[in-house]
Amino acid sequence: MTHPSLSGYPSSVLDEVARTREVVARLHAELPRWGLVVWTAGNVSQRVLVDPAAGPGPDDLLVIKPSGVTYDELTAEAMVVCDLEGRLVDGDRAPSSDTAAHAYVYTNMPEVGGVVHTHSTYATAWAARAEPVPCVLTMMADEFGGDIPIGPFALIGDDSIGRGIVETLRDSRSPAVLMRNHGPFTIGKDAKAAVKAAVMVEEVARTVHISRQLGEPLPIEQHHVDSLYARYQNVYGQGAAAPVTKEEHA
Ligand SMILES: O=C(CO)[C@@H](O)[C@@H](O)COP(=O)(O)O
Repeated sequence: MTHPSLSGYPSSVLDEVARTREVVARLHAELPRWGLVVWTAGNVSQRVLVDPAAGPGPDDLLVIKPSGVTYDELTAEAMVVCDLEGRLVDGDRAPSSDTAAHAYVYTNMPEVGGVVHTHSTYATAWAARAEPVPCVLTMMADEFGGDIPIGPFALIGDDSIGRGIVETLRDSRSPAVLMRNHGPFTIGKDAKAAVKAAVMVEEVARTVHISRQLGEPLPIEQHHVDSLYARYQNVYGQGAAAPVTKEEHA
């Protein structure tokens, strides 16, 4: 069997791989920055479209970190490229031990462009108890559209974790799943969106845990969850119409 390599890809794909290496290396630095990992735990990947005109497909590539390498060594050059079978295509070190999981998500959820895994403390504590984080905060309705779900227990080394992520998130609004006894995996349209979801899942897991120390948090009615989610996903931030200026009032 020939070993896959980047030779033979058009220069446009090679350029996109180089750009994606820069992006994924920079986003790995966000995991220790936000206190989401210790030592070499965690990983970030992003899909590379091989045929942008055709959209996501099984021939796409992914860029991810090499396994077991400390965050201070994760430069763009250190990032490795794999195909969606999880095979190394370019790079001088073995890919992340979660590559098969990331690849399975990209294969089965074409809308996903980025995947992140962390062991962030509070989200992982909820995963250890296999209890979904209840949607008791408006920011949870905004970001997750409801509770943060629990995925099945799955051993690393094949696509079991990936299957658990897909079966849990495929019909969920949540971009995060707490894999039982393991920790959070998040998805997004790109790696930056998946990193944001990883930051937010840890924040709300901590807040809800603290709230529970004080008593039972109050639920949010589903129709409010739905309207909050719709607003945040479609209007929040600079996506809203430009503010009316004084001159326009005149
Ligand atoms: O949780 C796991 C595997 O699922 C960790 O080993 C993972 O966070 C880090 O592994 P890699 O260094 O990416 O191979």
